[in-house]
Amino acid sequence: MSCQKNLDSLVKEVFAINRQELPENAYLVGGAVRDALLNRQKDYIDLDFVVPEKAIEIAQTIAHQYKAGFVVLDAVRQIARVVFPQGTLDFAQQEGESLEIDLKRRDFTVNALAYNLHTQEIFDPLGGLKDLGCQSLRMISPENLQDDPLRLLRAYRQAAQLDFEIEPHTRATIRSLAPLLHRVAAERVQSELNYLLLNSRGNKWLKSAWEDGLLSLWLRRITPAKMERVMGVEAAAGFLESLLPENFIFSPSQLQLTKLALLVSDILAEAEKELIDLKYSRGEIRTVITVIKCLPPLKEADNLSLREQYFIYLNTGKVFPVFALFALSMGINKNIVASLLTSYLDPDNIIAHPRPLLRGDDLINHLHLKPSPIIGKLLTEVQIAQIEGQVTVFQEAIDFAKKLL
Ligand SMILES: Nc1ccn([C@@H]2O[C@H](COP(=O)(O)OP(=O)(O)OP(=O)(O)O)[C@@H](O)[C@H]2O)c(=O)n1
Ligand SMILES: [Mg+2]
Repeated sequence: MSCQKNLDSLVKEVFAINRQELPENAYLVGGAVRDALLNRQKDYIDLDFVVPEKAIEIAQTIAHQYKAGFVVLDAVRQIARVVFPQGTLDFAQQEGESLEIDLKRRDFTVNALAYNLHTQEIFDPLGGLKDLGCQSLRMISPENLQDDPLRLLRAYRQAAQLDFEIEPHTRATIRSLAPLLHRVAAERVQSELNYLLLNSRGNKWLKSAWEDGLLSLWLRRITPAKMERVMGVEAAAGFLESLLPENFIFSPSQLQLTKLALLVSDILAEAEKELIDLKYSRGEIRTVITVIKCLPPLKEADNLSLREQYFIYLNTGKVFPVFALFALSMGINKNIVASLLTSYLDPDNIIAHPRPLLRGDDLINHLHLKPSPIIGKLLTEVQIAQIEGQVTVFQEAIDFAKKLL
């Protein structure tokens, strides 16, 4: 069976570990077994082993023997990690009296399969193989979902990742337990949510997770219209990419931040709070808030003056591509957005990438000014005059500033 071959080769070829080094009662469990059966391949591999005892010792011995890294993840529950460049091996002491009890405490049946490398047998006490065949995520029990409510959201992430369906009774249970997700540490929620935002495959499941009440605990102001805009982000990105001369492609994180900007509250202070509560980084929060703040001038104008364009580039800075995608998703005229983005991507474009004729010190020295906020205002006006073609050399810029004074 190809699954056995896949699993044996992960251990033998990917990690170059001789299976004799593993105790006879060690079982490979979780995602690796599921993925091997599905013939799914990953760049970075995490193998989870369950052993009846001495998990930390076993991990330490293997780490020592293969000169790999070693970390104790949980001394009480006896979980340790061996770190190789190509992936990690986790060894955990089985939870409960037997492997079967351990598997019964997990989230979904397809994640509760175990494989023994010595006997090359798959242990399937919960019907995981059948569900795998039907591409179905079935909970092991409602209690297990309650025990770790992150599992409620994991269902949608894994459905997206595996292209599975969530079995109807499981889905109904998740809906009824949805409020429990609030108990889960925000970092864990964010990491599941990010998968749904980063991949176009996540869209459908992001929407389902919202419909089933899992997102409104964190992003309280999502509306059907907002969700529809999110569903259109990849198409909007594709449209802009097709117009641009260079090989410009939006990165997954630019798509993710655009989607977040589309989903958060319209009230800025609330939007910021939602992102802080979800533990997004300062940089991510700044990007989202900036693009939302910069939208109003685009909404009002059919044609942007050079001055307005200058301020858009100034205020958005490096996050301009996210702003462009956000603006297009918010229904701003596609010609305006495309033309702004084209200019942004041209390093010689003087509006998007101005080359100042003057610095503050020039104004101070030539016009005998004292440092004050007026300097900044003068520099801005001189810059705009340069963009409009009113001044082109240093002396003209000085004279222009002098007139303004
Ligand atoms: N909240 C969780 C997290 C994990 N697990 C169990 O621990 C295994 C390993 O967890 P993890 O590596 O997080 O997920 P995988 O299923 O392996 O999926 P992937 O690594 O591809 O994300 C899962 O298969 C599942 O059996 C669980 O029951 N509940
Ligand atoms: Mg895993």
